[in-house]
Formats: sequence, C-alpha cells, structure tokens
Amino acid sequence: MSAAGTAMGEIVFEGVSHDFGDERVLEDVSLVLRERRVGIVGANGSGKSTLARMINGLVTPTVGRVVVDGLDVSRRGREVRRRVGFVFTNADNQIVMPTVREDVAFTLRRHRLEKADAAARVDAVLERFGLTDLADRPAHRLSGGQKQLLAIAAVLVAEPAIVVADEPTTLLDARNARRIAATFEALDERLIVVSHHLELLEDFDRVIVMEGGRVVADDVPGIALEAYRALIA
Ligand SMILES: Nc1ncnc2c1ncn2[C@@H]1O[C@H](COP(=O)(O)OP(=O)(O)OP(=O)(O)O)[C@@H](O)[C@H]1O
Repeated sequence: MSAAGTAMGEIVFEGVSHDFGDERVLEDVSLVLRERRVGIVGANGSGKSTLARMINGLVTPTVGRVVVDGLDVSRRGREVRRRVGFVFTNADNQIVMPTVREDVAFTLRRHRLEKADAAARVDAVLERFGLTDLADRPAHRLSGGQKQLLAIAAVLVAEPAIVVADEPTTLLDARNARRIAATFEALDERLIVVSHHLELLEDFDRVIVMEGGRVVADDVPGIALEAYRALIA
C-alpha cells in the first residue's frame, strides 16, 4: 500500500461528490477500479465526463478524494497526468500543432527520446491508426472522424499507463470504430472509456452505469449493459 492508503494499479474514488455552482452533478461515488478495461455509460448529463475528468485531475472533487496509483489527484495532479492520457470528445480541443505528424510528435516533446526514436514511434502510431497518408496534412482540415483518430494517436504515442477516453468514437464510421475497438482490445494500458456506443464495451471487464450523478449499476458488461438498456427503455 502507498502512503495515500491505496495500492499501485488502482483508481479509487472515495465518497466523491461534485458541484458545479449550485448544481450537484456527482453524489457520493465510491469505486475501486483495478480492471484493465472499464466502461462508463449513462444518459446525457448523468455525470460520466465529470467522473472521467477526475481521473487526471481536470476536475477535482468538491467532497471526497480520487487517488490514482497511490497519488491524490487534487494534490499531485502533475504526476498523475504523466500517467494518465486523456482523449477528449471534441478532438479539436486537443489539436495543437499544424500538421498531423507534428501534432502526434508534440506529445513526445518532454520524453527525452533520440530524434530517430521519437520519429519511429510517431510513424508507428500513425500507421496503426491509418493516418500515414495524412501525416503532412493540416490537422485542422481533417474530417471529424480523422481528428478523433489523431486525438487517440497523439495520446497513445506517449504510452501512458492509463488511458481515459471520453466518447472517442462518436464521429467514426463503422470501419474506424472497429479499428478503435481492435486498438482498445490490444492495448496493454489500462483503459477507462465513456461511451454511448454500447457494443464497444461488450468485451470490457467491467461497466459502470451512471444516473443523476450516482452509480446505479456496476458489473460485468452483460449485466450492467442490460441494466442500462432497461433504464433508458
Ligand atoms: N464546466 C461545467 N460547468 C457547469 N456545469 C457543468 C460543467 N460540466 C458539466 N456540467 C454539468 O454537469 C452535469 C453532468 O455533466 P457531464 O458532462 O459529466 O455528463 P455526461 O454524462 O458526460 O453527459 P453527456 O453524455 O451528455 O456527455 C450536467 O448537468 C452538465 O450541465
């Protein structure tokens, strides 16, 4: 156990509530996530993104605490963010460099890699996401789905220990959604995915169902997704 009282490899929510102004958007969430792939589902506005953003300290709890690999996210955000890669829903928010290749390479700027090693890693990730032919294109002129692929590539190139992805497949066609599903399947990194695309989560290890800021189901996908389908029917 670490000094913060939680083990390495765990993401822990301890009695977490969150208010935006007068609105309570998360209410007393306690979770210990140890599984390799965890899905989060729920209706619009149920608190999924807020929960996901807490894992790398983009949002800090009003009450309670979030601890990642023994690090309290509210106090050690910078260290946590080195371990947790975050893929945003709106890929435009994540694109920072002019071209596709430069944008992916930008993630590695502080990794102190040899130039050739960094270039090889960038090339490999571009290939993996079918972006090689687009490498020198202006990133902002890609299609919405291509931008989503770029956003995921730009996070994975750093090989973070944990990947949190907030609705990463909303704009993807069926082929690219399958590409992402296969990529997630093959990832060694731990993965937390918020999604309305329920098939993506069917092979996950665990699915959490949010409703009105609370966890209302938390189980293997077969059971949790059925509970969610019943909830929204
Ligand atoms: N930065 C913010 N400031 C104020 N209110 C916010 C902010 N972010 C989210 N909220 C509110 O918090 C509640 C939960 O939002 P959240 O984005 O976590 O839901 P969600 O389950 O991810 O929804 P969706 O499926 O629509 O993305 C909503 O009522 C939303 O309006």
